[in-house]
Amino acid sequence: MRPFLRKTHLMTRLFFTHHSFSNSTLIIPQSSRSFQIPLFNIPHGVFRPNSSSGIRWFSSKSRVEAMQNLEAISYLSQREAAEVDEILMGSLGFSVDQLMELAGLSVATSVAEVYKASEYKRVLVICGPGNNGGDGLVAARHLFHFGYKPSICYPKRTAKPLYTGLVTQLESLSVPFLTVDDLPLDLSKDFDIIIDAIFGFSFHGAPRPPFDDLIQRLTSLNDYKEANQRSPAIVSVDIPSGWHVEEGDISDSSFKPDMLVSLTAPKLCAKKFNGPHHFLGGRFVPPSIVNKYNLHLPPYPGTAMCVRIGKPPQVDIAALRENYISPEFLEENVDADPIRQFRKWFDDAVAANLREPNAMSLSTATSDGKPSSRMVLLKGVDEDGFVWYTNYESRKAHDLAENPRASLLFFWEGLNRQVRVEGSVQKVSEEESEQYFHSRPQGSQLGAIASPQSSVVPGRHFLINKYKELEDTFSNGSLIPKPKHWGGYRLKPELFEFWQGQPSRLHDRLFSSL
Ligand SMILES: NC(=O)C1=CN([C@@H]2O[C@H](COP(=O)(O)OP(=O)(O)OC[C@H]3O[C@@H](n4cnc5c(N)ncnc54)[C@H](OP(=O)(O)O)[C@@H]3O)[C@@H](O)[C@H]2O)[C@@H](O)CC1
Ligand SMILES: Cc1cc2nc3c(=O)[nH]c(=O)nc-3n(C[C@H](O)[C@H](O)[C@H](O)COP(=O)(O)O)c2cc1C
Ligand SMILES: Cc1ncc(COP(=O)(O)O)c(C=O)c1O
Ligand SMILES: [K+]
Repeated sequence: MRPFLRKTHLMTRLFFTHHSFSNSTLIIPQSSRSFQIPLFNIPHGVFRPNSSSGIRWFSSKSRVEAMQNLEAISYLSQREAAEVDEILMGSLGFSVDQLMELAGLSVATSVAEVYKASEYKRVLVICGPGNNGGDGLVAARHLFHFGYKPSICYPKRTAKPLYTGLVTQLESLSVPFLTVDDLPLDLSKDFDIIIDAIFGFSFHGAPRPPFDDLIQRLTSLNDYKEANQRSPAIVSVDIPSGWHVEEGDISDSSFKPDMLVSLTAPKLCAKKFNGPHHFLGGRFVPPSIVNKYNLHLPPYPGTAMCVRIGKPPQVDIAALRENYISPEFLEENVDADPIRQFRKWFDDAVAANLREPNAMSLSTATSDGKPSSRMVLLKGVDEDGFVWYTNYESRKAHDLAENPRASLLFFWEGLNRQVRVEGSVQKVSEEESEQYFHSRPQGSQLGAIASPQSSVVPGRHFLINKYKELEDTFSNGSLIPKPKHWGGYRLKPELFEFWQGQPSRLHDRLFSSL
């Protein structure tokens, strides 16, 4: 296998003249050593200058960090967990209600990240007598509002107002409460998810009735898993109930949850958890606790209430699929003017708060038909066509010079929608490019100058150094000139296809050729 080369955004003559990857004696006019960089990151476009610290990653940094920090997690002993509890609710001024609300919300959001309500609707929450059970009651309420259909089994109720209030809230939502006797002995058919909120970190000894029986019913579900038969996913809150809080499933005879949601920080037994989904919740740990217990915890991404920890799940790629459920999209619903129809769907994508709704795949081809695709950002659309900006010496630009036709593809995943647009392409006027170039953030303007798009460069330092030089040059606020080789393209559409996903792959596809 060849080593990775670092390309940027401009295709050099070298590349264009087909001294390409297919040629084993690739001649590159720089030291060959500098090309042995086993990297995948993209030199420009994913970072933005930051006035104080140079480069700031622009992509979802904390999620990436969280994925990379999997090794560094720390675990609490049973005593430490109880101490943290006391400190939070003592000197740090939290109430148990607050912590339980946040813990239960973390559990519900973790469940929703892995098990979609459309497929895993029927949830049984089994609640124990302590705070772990309380977390389960809170999670059930949030899951109801997320579109799940929870039922509760709460055989040993606590008479405190916090718990009676949680029960009343669920009853007001008509969430059914089932007794142990109401539950089938075989839990495999009636539920898609079972949330184990029986015991948390204060569990000790062997489970007493009626929880011993409930834990046994969960354990029986292992047989279905071993036989590869469908059975409910088991989600344990903080501790898999019946497991020793520090040693795990000592007798190796209890159930093995599919998902564990550790709260505050994982307890020692979580080291023995081998299931596919380990999440951390309880986004309330202040620095004083982190420092006192020397906690290494991954950052929560964005505003999330939970973060995946542990190994990434092993997925069966062939089994990954969505069943699209959308309103019908019929001939009578489509606007006769495809550009207006596009605008309508684009507005829907914006209203749905989708990330980068203007990101589109642009496919071009050489004159002898070699296709290539990449993402670009739509920067304008009207009767004249679809506009994007790029480097006129890039690979796509070379393709368009010899074959001025292209296809655009938008995929708005959150709306089950796809739009294809095909047509001929022209450069926009210099004035239009000038105007757009100067509307961009200063960093993007400098980036466009610094980055010889699509060419091979010696390393990231090459781009950073060029960028820094340019930053110095223009630090006095003078106008940054648009490079000659940077500008826009406009695709004049000839064909549109509007696609809306439907169940069983019977999608709606309406197309229009102009
Ligand atoms: N920062 C935090 O700390 C946060 C903590 N939070 C949550 O609190 C959980 C800890 O809650 P917790 O302390 O109330 O204990 P928990 O484990 O639910 O149950 C104790 C009950 O079980 C009983 N019991 C014990 N052993 C038993 C047995 N063998 N067989 C039968 N029963 C047995 C015991 O009865 P006892 O033995 O005392 O008679 C008592 O009634 C924690 O894991 C997390 O989920 C979050 O809400 C917010 C942030
Ligand atoms: C979401 C997204 C948006 C992008 N937008 C643009 C863009 O508007 N213009 C551009 O030149 N490159 C953009 N890029 C980078 C291109 O995908 C590509 O790496 C670059 O243009 C070089 O492509 P080429 O070598 O095929 O010409 C974007 C990348 C992503 C992931
Ligand atoms: C290389 C490159 N050029 C241009 C753009 C479009 O950026 P802007 O919105 O600043 O015009 C992007 C966006 O990702 C990009 O990666
Ligand atoms: K539990």
